[in-house]
Amino acid sequence: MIEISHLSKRYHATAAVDDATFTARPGRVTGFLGPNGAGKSTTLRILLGLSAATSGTATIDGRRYRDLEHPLRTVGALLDGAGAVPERRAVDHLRWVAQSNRIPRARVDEVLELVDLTGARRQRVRTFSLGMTQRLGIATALLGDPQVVVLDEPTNGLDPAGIRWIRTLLRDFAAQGRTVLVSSHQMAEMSDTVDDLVIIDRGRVVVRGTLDEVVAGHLSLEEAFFAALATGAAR
Ligand SMILES: Nc1ncnc2c1ncn2[C@@H]1O[C@H](COP(=O)(O)OP(=O)(O)OP(=O)(O)O)[C@@H](O)[C@H]1O
Repeated sequence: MIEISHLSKRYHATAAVDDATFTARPGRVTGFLGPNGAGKSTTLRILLGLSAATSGTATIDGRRYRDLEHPLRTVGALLDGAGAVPERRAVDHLRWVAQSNRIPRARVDEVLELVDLTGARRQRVRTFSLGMTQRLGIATALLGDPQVVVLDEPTNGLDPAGIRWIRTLLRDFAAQGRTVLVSSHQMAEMSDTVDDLVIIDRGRVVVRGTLDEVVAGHLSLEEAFFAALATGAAR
């Protein structure tokens, strides 16, 4: 379970995140939606211990990231790309991450299979397509078999087959009882993927609820999204 409570982050005059409160629950895919610059990445970076909050808390199973005993076994994250050295072979990248986190080497082959990269395991990361790079990033996130998965815009730049693959993967994780938090600004793919939604705009959470609750009274998620932004802006 992910809990964000009264979280704020200021960069000088900018309130990147402003008193945000929401949860992402086990067994559900929670979509974290908002326009460019809304504060999605900032929130996720604080959750993952990469940035400090100005105030409020962001916890995973009740603990801050930096207090987790085995971070990679608790939460798997995909932020910008795979985070791998371009000259490295995919399998070596995964082995290195596994070793530095005391994860058994056999798990590397499992995650390669899971993301359909077994055939490309000896390829250098710099030769990977965008879709393959995303898959490698997801494989890295899954090395520790975490119960909580956080992905920042995983479908950016992917073709329809790649988007569909990620959607199926996220649904499978939720079906296994994992907590999945995924950010995006693409409405159509979100409406096919998520159970719950949090919409953020200019740092403030403007809507949260189940997909049905959020869409109720609107023609589509996109309509609901723009209505939420307009209501939030009027406050
Ligand atoms: N390191 C930083 N220094 C100053 N301002 C920042 C910094 N990081 C983010 N911001 C500002 O905070 C706000 C929120 O940015 P953030 O990247 O969290 O948005 P986002 O919702 O992830 O956007 P996008 O969808 O474009 O990735 C923006 O106004 C951004 O310019």
